[in-house]
Amino acid sequence: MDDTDVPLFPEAPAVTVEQTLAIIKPDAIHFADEIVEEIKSRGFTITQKRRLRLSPEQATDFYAEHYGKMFFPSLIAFMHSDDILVLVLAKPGAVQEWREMIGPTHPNKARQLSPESLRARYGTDQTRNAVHGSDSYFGAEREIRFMFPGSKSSGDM
Ligand SMILES: Nc1ncnc2c1ncn2[C@@H]1O[C@H](COP(=O)(O)OP(=O)(O)OP(=O)(O)O)[C@@H](O)[C@H]1O
Repeated sequence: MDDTDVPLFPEAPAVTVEQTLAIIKPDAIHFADEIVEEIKSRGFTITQKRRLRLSPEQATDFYAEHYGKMFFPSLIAFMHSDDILVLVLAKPGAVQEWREMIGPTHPNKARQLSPESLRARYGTDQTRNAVHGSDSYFGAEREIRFMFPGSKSSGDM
């Protein structure tokens, strides 16, 4: 090892930028601008952004893990009912921090446990809950590739 191999800041921890997928759902699409501002104010970088209306087939594929559940037909109808805004958010710990920012699935529970969360403030009921967030690092990779085919994942960054 010669001098050129010595790291300049050997004590600095490795900070890994992580990506997660956020969706502003049809019931909150009219609040998209203010939600995006809040996301930026929390230090997330928005690396990709896309507004679209999901077809029933796309919504079915995206929520395939819930296929067969009682609420599945109303979930698909809801996700197809208007435009959604899809965002890739990047920062260290993005998956967990975005999940904390959106709050529990049911807005009533969110209003009890996490009144500042987005679902507490913008959600209506268990289906119309305003926002989505990937639930894991690998879930985020899958969902980002679904919404942005051909895009780079955190592992590629
Ligand atoms: N019991 C239910 N009744 C009605 N809709 C539901 C129910 N459970 C979940 N949903 C709908 O299906 C979506 C996916 O459910 P999931 O259990 O994955 O919740 P989540 O991970 O908090 O939400 P999301 O995946 O949208 O971030 C929920 O966000 C909600 O819109």
